[in-house]
Amino acid sequence: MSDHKTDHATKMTWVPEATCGMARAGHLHTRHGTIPTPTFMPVGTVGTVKGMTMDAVRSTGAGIVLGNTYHLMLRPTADRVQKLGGLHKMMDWPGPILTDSGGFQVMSLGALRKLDEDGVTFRSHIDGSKHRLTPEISTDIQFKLDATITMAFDECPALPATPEVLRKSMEMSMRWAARSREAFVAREGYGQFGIVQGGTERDLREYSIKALTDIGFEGYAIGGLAVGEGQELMFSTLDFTAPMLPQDKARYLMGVGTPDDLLGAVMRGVDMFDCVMPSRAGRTARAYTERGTINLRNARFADDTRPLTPHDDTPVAGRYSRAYLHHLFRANEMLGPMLLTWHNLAYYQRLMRQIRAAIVDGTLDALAVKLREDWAKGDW
Ligand SMILES: CCNc1nc2cc3[nH]c(NC)nc3cc2c(=O)[nH]1
Repeated sequence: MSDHKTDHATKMTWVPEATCGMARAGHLHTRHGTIPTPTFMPVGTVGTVKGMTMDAVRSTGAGIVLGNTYHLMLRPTADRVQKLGGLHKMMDWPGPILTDSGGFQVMSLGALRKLDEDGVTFRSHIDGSKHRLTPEISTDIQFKLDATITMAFDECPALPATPEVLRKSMEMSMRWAARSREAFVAREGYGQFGIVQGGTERDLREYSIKALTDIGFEGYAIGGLAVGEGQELMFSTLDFTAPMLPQDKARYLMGVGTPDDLLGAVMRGVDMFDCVMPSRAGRTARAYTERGTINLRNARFADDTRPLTPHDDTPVAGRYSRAYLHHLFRANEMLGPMLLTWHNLAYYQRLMRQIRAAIVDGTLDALAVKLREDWAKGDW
């Protein structure tokens, strides 16, 4: 095993196909298949996209899903997932899977945690048991999960934070990135992404990118954003961060976002996204449509015989009325959250396909105007 570091470099590659302004369309080639980018990754927190069978996820056009190390290490544990053949086999998803490295969720979920140079000690939010995550432990857990894309172990500082706090946190994350890379087992078609930190500070982001590209990763994530800074500051940070990343590697903006966030971030050079919004909204009766979002629990839908959207190519809109969905939620039937999660994920995938097609034919600016106009119009 000791020579795994000298193995031929992993052959996970991102290949550009077209650009339109700063936006890029390309393909991510992995051990578990090739996916078109820009791409939106449904979040499969504990080895399931909540309320969805993987056939339903596949039907939306999703190419890659995300799993959470923090949750899976607590339950069912990485060893059990490994015994079950890894996440692909366990959840019947042969396509690429990206797993996060756990740090972010520990900071936002785990009770009582102690952070030190070596890593973080925390108690499980499930049963209070004590656990430890370090760059090495996180990377090993993701290996056991058989993640196609392994994320470096980092710290995401809460905003607002002073430049000094951001610098110290980023520098520690860069030391952790080197340890994560050292612990990564290179395999054909597998990859590991470094995570750029530095808050909204240009000099810190530049330092972080240099540190990560000196180490060398198969892709680069932009961390430390979508933590309450607001869209304007997120976009202004992307304006100078994305162009400093390698042109020939995939760029992944973590935890983003609304349809408007996705559009704006793609136009600033981002290729990959993950966000709980469409699935979480689906569980709370909130539907995403071309005219913005609507809440199906609202009484105004009780007799609304129309479909969710006129585009009945989603698995739901073409079959069920708003009145039926309203009824399901009022009756607290499990089919309500299932259908609306399905619809929302299908809407996000269709949006990404529309954006990608516009990059390829050079009409992204016109599409952006049309999308924003429609989102602002409000429900039909
Ligand atoms: C892979 C784990 N590391 C890691 N995850 C993140 C997840 C996020 N999710 C959001 N908004 C919902 N911002 C994020 C930042 C990070 C970040 O800076 N690092």
